[in-house]
Order: sequence, then structure tokens, then C-alpha cells
Amino acid sequence: MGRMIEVEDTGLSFSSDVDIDRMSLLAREWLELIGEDPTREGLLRTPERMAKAWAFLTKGYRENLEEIVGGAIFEAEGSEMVVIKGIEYYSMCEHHLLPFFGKVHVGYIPRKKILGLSKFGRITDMFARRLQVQERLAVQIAQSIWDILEPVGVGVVVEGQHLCMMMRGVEKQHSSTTSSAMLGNFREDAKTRDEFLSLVRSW
Ligand SMILES: Nc1nc2c(ncn2[C@@H]2O[C@H](COP(=O)(O)OP(=O)(O)OP(=O)(O)O)[C@@H](O)[C@H]2O)c(=O)[nH]1
Ligand SMILES: [Zn+2]
Repeated sequence: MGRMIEVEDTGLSFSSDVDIDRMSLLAREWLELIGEDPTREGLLRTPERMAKAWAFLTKGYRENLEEIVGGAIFEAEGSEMVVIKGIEYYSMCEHHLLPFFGKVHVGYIPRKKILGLSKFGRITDMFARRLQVQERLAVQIAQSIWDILEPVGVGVVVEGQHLCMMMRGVEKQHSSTTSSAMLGNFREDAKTRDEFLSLVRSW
């Protein structure tokens, strides 16, 4: 990974692997193509802002699981279900590059290892901050937890609202989509899956 660059006054940083200058040039051209005047005062710094915003919105490409999880895997006795609900995410649909957003709910039954609670949010963000479809987001989160913890089972439910279906296209303002990914005994055992789903519903 390249050098990290701090973005002034925002508390954000992004990898120097992102070519902000080139992205800004393309953004300027984009403004022209939509019929705007990139030289008018309000738009003067917009290409650069847009490039930096996109660097942030796609920062998941420059992150990896090992760095995110770090040392936050702990030994644990017992095999009770752990459920982390309502992890908010913001992502970009890969078809229109418009936002979709909502909540992720994660459940797992540990075998010997448990994960630091904040890491479920960080794993969610790593995959959400890429171009996505909601179904794949659920699968990637579930598979990562499966790979790192080798649990008895893991389940992930993702709820989402897609601006590409709200602001344009079919223009359905009130539809939401739920997708899920179940592995191990969450997939094989209906009772375990139902316990997880009822815990998710009892928000
Ligand atoms: N399965 C799935 N589909 C998605 C997701 N995000 C957007 N889409 C859909 O991707 C599809 C792309 O369909 P196309 O017909 O190729 O594109 P389009 O002409 O822009 O389609 P409309 O949105 O219906 O106007 C649309 O049905 C979108 O609703 C997602 O996360 N999962
Ligand atoms: Zn879309």
C-alpha cells in the first residue's frame, strides 16, 4: 500500500496510490459533459473535491482483512451465538455508481475464537467501500468471518435502499432489499438460522 495522505480539515486520509490529479481532470471533463461550466466560481474546486470523495468511497480496494483485524482475535470457551445488529453501511452500486445504504446484521457461533466487536463494522466498511451489489456484500462479509474465525456457523443479513431505484429508473421510493449469506450450521440447521433471524428481527 502507498503512502497515506491526510485530507486537510476532514480527518480523512487516503492512499497515495489514488491518482487525485488525474481523477480531478476527468471530473472536470465530466462537469462539461453534463452541461456545466467548470470555470464558474462554485465549481472551481469541485473536481478535486469529487476525486477526494471518490478516493474515500472506494477506500476498501486499498484495505485488506489482515490489517483490519490486526490482533483482535481472542480465544474463547463456549459456543453461544453472538449477534451484532444494525451496522450501518454506505456503498455504491456497480451498475450505476449511485449509493445504496442500509444495515448489516451479523451472527456467528464461535468454535474457539471470537473477534473484537468493532471489527465487524470495519469488515463491513472494507467491502462496502467498493463498487458492489448487495448480495455480494453479504457473501463477502460472511466468508471473511468464516475464514478468520473458523466458527461453527455464520450468518449475515444485509438490508439496503438503492438510490438507483429511487432517484431514477423504476423510481420506487419505499422498496428495500434484504439479502443474506449463511455458512456452516446457519446454512444446514434451520433452528440455528431461525434463532439468528428472530434475534435480528427483535431490533
Ligand atoms: N441484484 C442486484 N441488482 C442491483 C443492485 N444494485 C442495482 N441493481 C440492479 O441492476 C440492474 C441493472 O439493470 P439494467 O437493465 O442493465 O440497467 P438499467 O437500464 O439502468 O435498469 P433500470 O434500473 O431498471 O433502469 C437494475 O435492475 C438495478 O436495479 C444490487 O445490489 N443487486
Ligand atoms: Zn444501481
